[in-house]
Amino acid sequence: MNVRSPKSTPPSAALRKKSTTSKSTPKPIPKPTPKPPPKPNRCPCSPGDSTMQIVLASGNRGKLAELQSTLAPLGVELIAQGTLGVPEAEEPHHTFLENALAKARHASAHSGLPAIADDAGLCVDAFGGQPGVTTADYATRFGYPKSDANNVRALLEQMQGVEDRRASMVCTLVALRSATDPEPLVATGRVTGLITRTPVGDQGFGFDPVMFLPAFGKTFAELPTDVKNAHSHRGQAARTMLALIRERWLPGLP
Ligand SMILES: O=P(O)(O)OP(=O)(O)OP(=O)(O)OC[C@H]1O[C@@H](n2cnc3c(O)ncnc32)[C@H](O)[C@@H]1O
Ligand SMILES: [Mg+2]
Repeated sequence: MNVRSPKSTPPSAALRKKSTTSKSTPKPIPKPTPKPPPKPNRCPCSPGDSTMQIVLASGNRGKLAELQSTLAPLGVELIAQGTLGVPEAEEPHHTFLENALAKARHASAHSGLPAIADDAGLCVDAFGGQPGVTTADYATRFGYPKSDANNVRALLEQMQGVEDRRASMVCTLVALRSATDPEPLVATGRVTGLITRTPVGDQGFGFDPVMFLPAFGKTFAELPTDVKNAHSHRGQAARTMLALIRERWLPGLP
């Protein structure tokens, strides 16, 4: 292409040449294409996307089912971390809050999405609140492989002869917009019951078959999921979290 330097072609000459060309071959002026209206942005965490995605920082299917059900009214897409290839996080801390924060950060860092994590556990009065944050590995302390059934078996063995059967299930939820979010949303729930002497019921997961709720005269494992959710530690925390997310992350939406 022959490009003339500005020095050799004065601006006036260039303009004249251009106007001559346009007279001989008139070109239609293209109409500007109207831009589509911007999609409503439901969350500052996912600009331009109308459905907010949140990674659920848990590998526990029972928790996922309960949280997905209770948080459904948010209208966000909750994606289990496993489906995004996020590996399990370390849970090295002494409190549910710190472990939930660690899990949420880990999932958000790996996925690039906002995250919700759940750290839960059983706190037995006669054991000074143990096993607490180590509940998931309880069975392994006594030489059993890690599983829900072995956790229940170990607990019942350790509580043989213990008359004070009071215990609480606790749940701490943490939500982060990003791995470095300086303002995590935190919600907790707690329910108190009595540890049975044998497992009863086949619903739920974890310690549900031995968590007896005097108000119902049943264990959690005898209650349908919606009834458990309406009264459980996780259900309480999830409803509080739902309100927090609406207020802080989705302001102005119904
Ligand atoms: O850490 P993630 O991946 O979320 O899954 P996890 O099963 O390891 O969960 P936690 O670390 O919070 O450990 C909680 C333990 O308490 C049990 N648990 C949690 N919620 C429960 C519930 O609603 N009913 C009965 N047991 C529960 C659960 O089975 C675990 O053994
Ligand atoms: Mg865990």
